[in-house]
Amino acid sequence: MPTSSFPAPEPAETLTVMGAGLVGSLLSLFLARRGHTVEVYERRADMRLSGAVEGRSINLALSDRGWRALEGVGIGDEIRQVAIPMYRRVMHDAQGNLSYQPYGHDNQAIYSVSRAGLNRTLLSLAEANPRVRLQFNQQCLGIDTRARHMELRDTTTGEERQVNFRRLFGTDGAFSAVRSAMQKTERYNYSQSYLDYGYKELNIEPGPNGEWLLEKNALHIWPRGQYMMIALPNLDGSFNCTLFFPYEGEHSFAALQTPEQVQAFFEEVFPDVVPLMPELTDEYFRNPTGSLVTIRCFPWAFHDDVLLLGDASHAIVPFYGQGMNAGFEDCTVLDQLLEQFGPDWHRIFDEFQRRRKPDADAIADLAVYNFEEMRDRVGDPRFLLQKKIESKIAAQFPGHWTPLYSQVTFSHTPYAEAWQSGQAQEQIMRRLMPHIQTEADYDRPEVQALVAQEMADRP
Ligand SMILES: Cc1cc2nc3c(=O)[nH]c(=O)nc-3n(C[C@H](O)[C@H](O)[C@H](O)COP(=O)(O)OP(=O)(O)OC[C@H]3O[C@@H](n4cnc5c(N)ncnc54)[C@H](O)[C@@H]3O)c2cc1C
Ligand SMILES: NC(=O)C1=CN([C@@H]2O[C@H](COP(=O)(O)OP(=O)(O)OC[C@H]3O[C@@H](n4cnc5c(N)ncnc54)[C@H](OP(=O)(O)O)[C@@H]3O)[C@@H](O)[C@H]2O)C=CC1
Ligand SMILES: Nc1ccccc1C(=O)C[C@H](N)C(=O)O
Repeated sequence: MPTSSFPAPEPAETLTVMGAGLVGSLLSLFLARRGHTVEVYERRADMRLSGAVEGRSINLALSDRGWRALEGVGIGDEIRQVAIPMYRRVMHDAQGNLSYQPYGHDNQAIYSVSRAGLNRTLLSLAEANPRVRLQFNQQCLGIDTRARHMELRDTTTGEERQVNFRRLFGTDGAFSAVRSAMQKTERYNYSQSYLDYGYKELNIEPGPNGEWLLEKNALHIWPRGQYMMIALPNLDGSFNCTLFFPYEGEHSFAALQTPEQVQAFFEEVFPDVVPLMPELTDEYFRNPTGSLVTIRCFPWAFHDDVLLLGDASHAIVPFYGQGMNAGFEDCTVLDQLLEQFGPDWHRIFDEFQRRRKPDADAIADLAVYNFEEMRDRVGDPRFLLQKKIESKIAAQFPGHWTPLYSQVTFSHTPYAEAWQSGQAQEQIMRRLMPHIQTEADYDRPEVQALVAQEMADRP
């Protein structure tokens, strides 16, 4: 339900949001809808103006948690118009053969959306709200948590100034300046862990009439054991590909130093896609190699003065397609707490971090787990058989078995709960699968007896 119908809180305050990325711009809308005045500062230029620099990762997978938050500010339908449903994984092997794995039931999909398009829409909606004031080209250099002021630098003039805040929301992403200041507070826990992999974005061109040259409504995967490439569709018929590749080693960024080496390598390991990438070697050397990091920290709140949300508090590797979705879910949860405890900010901040931290840790682990699944296991026919058997179990025991992927992607079950139940289900699958060689085996009486036994033993 849109929150606009809720009464304004007593008393309405002036709140500060640092970072107008995906989470910050959405958060400002939630806060304004509760009657607060919101001052938003963003380091980059206004991305809606032509010539503004855009970040990496051109499109993103949006799923149920993200949709719920967008619906919370009334823009679910608008975004649906420009979102492409992806109903299944399509795996491409090294000979160009395809195999398939549906994400869920027939009508369940994850949606490919343009990162910049979504961010622009959220910014325009925020700007249209008289309670929100957006200020671009404003880089946070640091904050004084005790004195409650921040140092801002105008990136167009280089001018620096000090600005006071009463309550600050840090939504300035994985390399957050607000979090850096929190790290200097007493007994602050922080860890960052980089993968030995980086990522490189590449493009598949549209066909001559703007048609999609690979199946449109799917997420494409080229699983190659230790590395992989993926592709998500865009509205103009193109796909954005991301190569996830080791930094060092036999097959690695370090090993591919010349256009000839890149061309030869792609022709050998991704032969079906090379003809669709006429700019391959140019893009490979022009586009940056991004690093992949998991960041954990706690607390996320400093008294009732500062709160971190989104990647600033929980940056995760992208392999589940859940980073933005988790950040959007942060907004939904905060909004629920505002409804429940407003205007007791101390309680709101504290409940928020206590509720969200276990879920942020779980999705961080799940994201690493899904990398192995995508780069390796999806290429194994036994894995695909296991997934089919699992959906048969789910259909036979509705309400008693939901595949882990569905819990994460198509439900609002807290991530920590989903991860726990997913691990328990995986143990059962490991016991069942040695008895199953084909899909038809599932109906054999002895297999059905084992399944019944396992289900009876479940708590
Ligand atoms: C390759 C890749 C693919 C991904 N795919 C998906 C996906 O499919 N689905 C999904 O859900 N998630 C995905 N993610 C994760 C997703 O991009 C992030 O979780 C999401 O962008 C987090 O939003 P945020 O608003 O917290 O941070 P950001 O989007 O980074 O926004 C932070 C904002 O703060 C601004 N800022 C930074 N520092 C300062 C400063 N000092 N002062 C002022 N402003 C500042 C930045 O300019 C930016 O606008 C992917 C990530 C990567 C790297
Ligand atoms: N979890 C992950 O592995 C990753 C997550 N992300 C997230 O994706 C979102 C969008 O990314 P995008 O717009 O492409 O942002 P970028 O990757 O372009 O990063 C934005 C800024 O962050 C700083 N930065 C980037 N990489 C590093 C690094 N390894 N160490 C320190 N600072 C770094 C740089 O600031 P400066 O110019 O000051 O050096 C950069 O300009 C963000 O939420 C980010 O949080 C992005 C990359 C990886
Ligand atoms: N968006 C992504 C970006 C990078 C890596 C994976 C994704 C995914 O969405 C994967 C998808 N959830 C899958 O499990 O097939």
